Amino acid sequence: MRPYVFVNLAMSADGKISTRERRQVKISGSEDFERVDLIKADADGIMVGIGTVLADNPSLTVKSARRKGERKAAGREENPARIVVDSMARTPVDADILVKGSGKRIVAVSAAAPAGRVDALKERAEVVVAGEQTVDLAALMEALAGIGIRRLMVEGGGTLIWGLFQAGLVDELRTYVGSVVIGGSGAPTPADGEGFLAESEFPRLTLTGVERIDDGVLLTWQVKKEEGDRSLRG
Ligand SMILES: NC(=O)c1ccc[n+]([C@@H]2O[C@H](COP(=O)([O-])OP(=O)(O)OC[C@H]3O[C@@H](n4cnc5c(N)ncnc54)[C@H](O)[C@@H]3O)[C@@H](O)[C@H]2O)c1
Ligand SMILES: Nc1nc(=O)c(N)c(NC[C@H](O)[C@H](O)[C@H](O)COP(=O)(O)O)[nH]1
Repeated sequence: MRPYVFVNLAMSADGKISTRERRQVKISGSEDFERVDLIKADADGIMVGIGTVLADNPSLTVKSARRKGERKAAGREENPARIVVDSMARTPVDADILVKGSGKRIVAVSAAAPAGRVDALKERAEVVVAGEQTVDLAALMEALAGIGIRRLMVEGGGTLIWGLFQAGLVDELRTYVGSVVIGGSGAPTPADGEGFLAESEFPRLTLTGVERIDDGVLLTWQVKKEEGDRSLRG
C-alpha cells in the first residue's frame, strides 16, 4: 500500500512556480495561503524535494494555532510529518524544516549519500534509505504508508513532482493559478525533470474542481489510474 498523494502548488499565470533564479515568489493571496494551511493541517505528511529546501528553507509547519490545537486534541502531532526527498543528504542540519515546530521529520536519501552527512541528519530526523543513486519514490511511499501516513501532501518542487508522476504515484493535482507573470525560459514549472515525450506516456487527468480564490483560480484534477494501483485512496 502507499499513501494517497495530492500535489498542491501555486503557479503564475504564465506557468512558473518561482523565478529563473529559483527565488520564491508570493503567487498565492491570503485566502489561498489559508486554504493551504487547512489542507496541510488535514494531512498526515507533507513532502518537498531538496531543491525546495535549499531554495526556500520552508518550515512547512501548520500556521493556525487553532488547527494545531485541533490536531493535538485529536492525539496527533501539531504538524504533519515533514519529509524531504534528498538523494545525497544535502539537507542543512539547521534547516527550518528540521528545527522549527514539533513533529516527525523524515529525510529520504539514496544508498549513495555520504555516511557523515547521513549521521549528522540522524540527530534531527529519521533517515530512510531508498534507492541507489536517486530516491526510489515507490519504496519511500511504501515505507511512509507503513508508519501510518495515509494522506500525503506534496508541495514541490518541479523535479520532485515530475518524478512522482513518472512513477505513477500522484492521485490528485491541485494547482492554484495566481495573477502574476514571472517569465523566464529557465524558471521552474510544476513538472520539470526529464519530461514525457510520447503522448502515450502523458498522465491523464479528470478535472474535478474550478474555484476562483483571491484574484486567481484553483484547478483540481484527479489522476486517471492504471489497473492495480494500490493507493490508500485518501
Ligand atoms: N510555487 C510553489 O508552489 C512551489 C512549491 C515548492 C517549490 N517551489 C519552487 O521549486 C523550486 C525547487 O524545485 P527543484 O526542481 O529545483 O527541486 P525539488 O524541490 O523538486 O527537489 C528535487 C531534488 O530532489 C532530489 N530527488 C531525489 N530523488 C528524486 C526522484 N526520484 N525524483 C525527483 N527528485 C528526486 C534530487 O536531488 C532533485 O534534484 C524552488 O524554486 C521553489 O521555490 C515552488
Ligand atoms: N502555496 C504556495 N503559494 C505560493 O505562492 C508559494 N510561493 C508557495 N511555495 C511553496 C513553498 O515551498 C512553501 O510552501 C513555503 O515556503 C512555506 O514555507 P513556510 O512553511 O511558511 O516556512 N506555495
